[in-house]
Amino acid sequence: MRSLPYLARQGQVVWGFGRGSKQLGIPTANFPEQVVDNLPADVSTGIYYGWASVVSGDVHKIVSIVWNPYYKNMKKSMETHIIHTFEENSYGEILSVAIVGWLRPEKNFDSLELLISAIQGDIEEAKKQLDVPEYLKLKDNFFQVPKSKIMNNH
Ligand SMILES: Cc1cc2nc3c(=O)[nH]c(=O)nc-3n(C[C@H](O)[C@H](O)[C@H](O)COP(=O)(O)O)c2cc1C
Ligand SMILES: Nc1ncnc2c1ncn2[C@@H]1O[C@H](COP(=O)(O)OP(=O)(O)O)[C@@H](O)[C@H]1O
Ligand SMILES: [Mg+2]
Repeated sequence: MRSLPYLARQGQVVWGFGRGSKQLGIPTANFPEQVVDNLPADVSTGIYYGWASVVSGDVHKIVSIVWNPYYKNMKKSMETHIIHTFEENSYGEILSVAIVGWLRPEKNFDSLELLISAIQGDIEEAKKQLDVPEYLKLKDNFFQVPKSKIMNNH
């Protein structure tokens, strides 16, 4: 995917079906339609990993799913699980997500247990992939180092 890494900025966290935390024990911050509509065309459905920051808070590793949640619905949606434990919900807050790499296509699972273990596998894989120097540098480029400093380093 030529457009990766892609930084999806200014996504205000919206309410989804409320299943992420209740049924799976894995909450996902759901993005509003405008953010999903602005995704580059070559970001197809599937599971991705990357970095995210809520407002100007700390930067965390993430796994994201881009998918078509309804049968025959061509519209994409995007949800992000932040690999961090938060004290409070972030509904209404601005979440910036840098999508860095692709993990797998989305699949149908025969049970909730199989889905949960697949997502846990995604989380472990994302943690590992993001530890390479190239991706650690992206984290700084997107979220932490002032633009002027990045320019001076080049
Ligand atoms: C990293 C990740 C991968 C996922 N992969 C799949 C998948 O392959 N198939 C699937 O049916 N659901 C998958 N899910 C679960 C759902 O897309 C979604 O998170 C869940 O239904 C919660 O939705 P909600 O935010 O509307 O409550 C995945 C979720 C995450 C966080
Ligand atoms: N680690 C986390 N990653 C993503 N969202 C989190 C996390 N911890 C708490 N949350 C909160 O949980 C909400 C999502 O929970 P979820 O059960 O998926 O509900 P919904 O279906 O409304 O998206 C997010 O909007 C956010 O406010
Ligand atoms: Mg959610």
